[in-house]
Amino acid sequence: MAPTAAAEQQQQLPQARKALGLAAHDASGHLTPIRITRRNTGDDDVSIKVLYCGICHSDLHTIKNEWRNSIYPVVAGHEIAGVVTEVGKNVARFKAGDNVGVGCMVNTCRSCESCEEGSENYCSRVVFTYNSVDRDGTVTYGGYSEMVVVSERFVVQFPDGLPLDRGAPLLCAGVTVYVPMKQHGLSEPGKHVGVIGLGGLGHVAVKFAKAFGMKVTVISTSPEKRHEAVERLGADAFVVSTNASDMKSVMGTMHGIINTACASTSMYSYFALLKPKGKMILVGLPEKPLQVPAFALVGGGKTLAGSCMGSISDTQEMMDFAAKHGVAADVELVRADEVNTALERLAKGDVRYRFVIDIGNTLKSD
Ligand SMILES: NC(=O)C1=CN([C@@H]2O[C@H](COP(=O)(O)OP(=O)(O)OC[C@H]3O[C@@H](n4cnc5c(N)ncnc54)[C@H](OP(=O)(O)O)[C@@H]3O)[C@@H](O)[C@H]2O)C=CC1
Ligand SMILES: O=C/C=C/c1ccc(O)c(O)c1
Ligand SMILES: [Zn+2]
Ligand SMILES: [Zn+2]
Repeated sequence: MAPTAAAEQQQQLPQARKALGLAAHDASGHLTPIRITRRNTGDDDVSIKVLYCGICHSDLHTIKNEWRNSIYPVVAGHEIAGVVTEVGKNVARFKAGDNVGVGCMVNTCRSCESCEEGSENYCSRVVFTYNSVDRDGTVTYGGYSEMVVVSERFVVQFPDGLPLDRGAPLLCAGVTVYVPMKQHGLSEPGKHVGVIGLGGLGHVAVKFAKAFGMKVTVISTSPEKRHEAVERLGADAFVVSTNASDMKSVMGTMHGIINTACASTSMYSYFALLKPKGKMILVGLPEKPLQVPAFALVGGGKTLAGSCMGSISDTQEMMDFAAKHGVAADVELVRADEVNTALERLAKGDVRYRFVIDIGNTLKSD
């Protein structure tokens, strides 16, 4: 079935219920309340009352159509923490009352090589939590809404001890930085990792790196973040990317860099920070292409790699690790009616370090 318009989609779900959400209707970046339709709880489904939802920069890219793929109305949100209200008859892992999380994806083909090997985040038919066409032809709506209905296999348990508001951002930001650090040998004690961009992803990368026992240097465009990066987040060093002497002081010292920048920059000076054979892992998804001079990469035998989200088992592993090691996001909790101000502030880089919408207490119809 082809993607359907919102009104048509609502008529096509015979077993469905209404839920309140917050939607972008165009690229202005402004959200307004919307009534959306959620399917009834299927045999393999978990219905979840959303309590908290983080605001990822990908939400903003999509709300503003910066990736040129937005399907309006967009109900964003893929850092969803909530409580189970109902489960289908085949669901074994969850029951009503469980605290659970949903991240960036809600469906896959379940049969391709990536799905078979447990890398379903790289399924070519992955269905993202919002702004995606699901296998039944409906467009997905995310966690800026009262409730979600998700197939059991895309739901993770919220471990005891991890607060739901500060844990919600881990469901995207957390797993997105945790996985490449593990995969590329950047989780070994004593190694030196750089983190470009001290935002939602970046500040969690610093926390995971410290939990792994690594040396961490933040590479930032914002000198005013220096104090808190070192004193509160535990970074070992902080350099300003536009300050030549700062950059020179850490040149050739890093085994790897996790690049979380949400906007495009010249990569030349960043590659100089890597040791020979060092790895630059891109997770940021700027609207505009990156500039990568060949000499910056080839000379030192350096690697440029990308990484996208994480699998569901990666996500559960990361949540359990976070609970065990006391890793959680630093959040600014906002009311649903403050979401537009939060989006404006995120666009300016004015957030310490993740906005989380208090959906459970504040998303109400007038
Ligand atoms: N690969 C994946 O699976 C995922 C990708 N993403 C993408 O990662 C990116 C970051 O997301 P998120 O952390 O939520 O965003 P934030 O806005 O919270 O943080 C991004 C940070 O990038 C830095 N930055 C901003 N502009 C520039 C610039 N011109 N040059 C260098 N650095 C810059 C800033 O840090 P500072 O002030 O320290 O310079 C800013 O805080 C987004 O593009 C998002 O879409 C997000 C989740 C998953
Ligand atoms: O915030 C997470 C977004 C991940 C993402 C990765 C790739 C892609 O094409 C997207 O639309 C989103
Ligand atoms: Zn995200
Ligand atoms: Zn697949």
